[in-house]
Amino acid sequence: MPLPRLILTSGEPAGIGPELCLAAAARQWSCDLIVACDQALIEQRARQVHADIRFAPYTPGAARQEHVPGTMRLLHSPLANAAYPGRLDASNAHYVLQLLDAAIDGCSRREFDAIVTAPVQKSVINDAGIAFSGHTEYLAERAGGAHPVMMLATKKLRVALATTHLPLSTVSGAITAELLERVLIILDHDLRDRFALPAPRILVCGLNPHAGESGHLGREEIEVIEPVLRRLCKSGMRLIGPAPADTAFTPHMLAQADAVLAMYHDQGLPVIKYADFGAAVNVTLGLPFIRTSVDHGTALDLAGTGKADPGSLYAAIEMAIEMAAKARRRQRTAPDRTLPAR
Ligand SMILES: NC(=O)c1ccc[n+]([C@@H]2O[C@H](COP(=O)([O-])OP(=O)(O)OC[C@H]3O[C@@H](n4cnc5c(N)ncnc54)[C@H](O)[C@@H]3O)[C@@H](O)[C@H]2O)c1
Ligand SMILES: N[C@H](C(=O)O)[C@H](O)COP(=O)(O)O
Repeated sequence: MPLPRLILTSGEPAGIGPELCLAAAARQWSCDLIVACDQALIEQRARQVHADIRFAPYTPGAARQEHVPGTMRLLHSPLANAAYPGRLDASNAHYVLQLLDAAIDGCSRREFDAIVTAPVQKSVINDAGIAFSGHTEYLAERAGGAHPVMMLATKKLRVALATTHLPLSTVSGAITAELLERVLIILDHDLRDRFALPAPRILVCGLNPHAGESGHLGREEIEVIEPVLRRLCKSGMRLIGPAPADTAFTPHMLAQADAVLAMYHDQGLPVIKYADFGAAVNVTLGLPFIRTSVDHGTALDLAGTGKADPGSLYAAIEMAIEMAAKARRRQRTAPDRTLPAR
């Protein structure tokens, strides 16, 4: 079976992404690992953090080769301006998207089997006048309008989100029956398909305190969530809820579920980040390609120090390799979903 080839985007040039890529390059991986970054930037960061890495240019079409620890196959993408650790510069925002575009285009050509992303600074991309709320939404849009589902996963816990990067004031209006049904169908499908769970059990949180307290603390549970769960359970899905979110993550409740669906970002993610920050993987479900990422941000305060913990990036690479290998095995029997042309 051909070796999986991953593209690792190095993210915000002023953040910890480039040095995490260097840490990853130092290790053994059973894949062909290509890093997308500006060459001068990664060489300069290597000097700063004393990383002894040999760089080799990667050109599209090159033969696959197993990653050699201590080397980096580099897909050079030029910065607009020199970047310095901890110093954001909006003129480099297009560069960050350029890295993602190269990764997506490579997936659509089947040159790469998976994308792994180092963190980006969403605010500086917006400061450059580009509407951008996250990789999740950007990748979905570039994948022809796929509906993305964000899930953070550790070995013990999987937390998916019904809504992603939305202001809290808009969350209630966004949770419609149509949205919830779509998210649950994608989550159920990808837990089977990508996580080898033949009959996944999904614990669905309510939106309001105490799941609405029988309608006295909000009616979204009664009017939207419960009818969707009833309908999908009848079609064979194994759904529990809506559960009060404050106790959904207790051991007794988690023992009944393979994944939890939280209604919004800060209902679900603080739990998994509290439990296992630095070891969780952010995986985007519902895309026609594999994408995993870290569970943390750009950590501008640590950039250039070499002190950032690479654990989440390692876990993201491992998960991408497993998923890519599985997808390759499946492709031998059925064609995978394809990306629309750009
Ligand atoms: N995958 C992504 O692209 C991603 C994920 C989360 C946040 N972000 C973005 O990152 C930016 C900064 O976000 P933030 O400040 O809320 O979160 P952050 O994760 O960058 O930092 C929060 C705290 O955690 C520490 N930290 C983060 N990563 C670490 C690591 N690998 N090792 C050790 N300590 C680490 C930081 O030093 C800081 O003290 C924002 O623009 C946010 O949107 C991007
Ligand atoms: N919501 C993610 C987190 O808090 O870890 C993070 O912002 C990354 O999102 P994208 O993968 O969409 O950039």
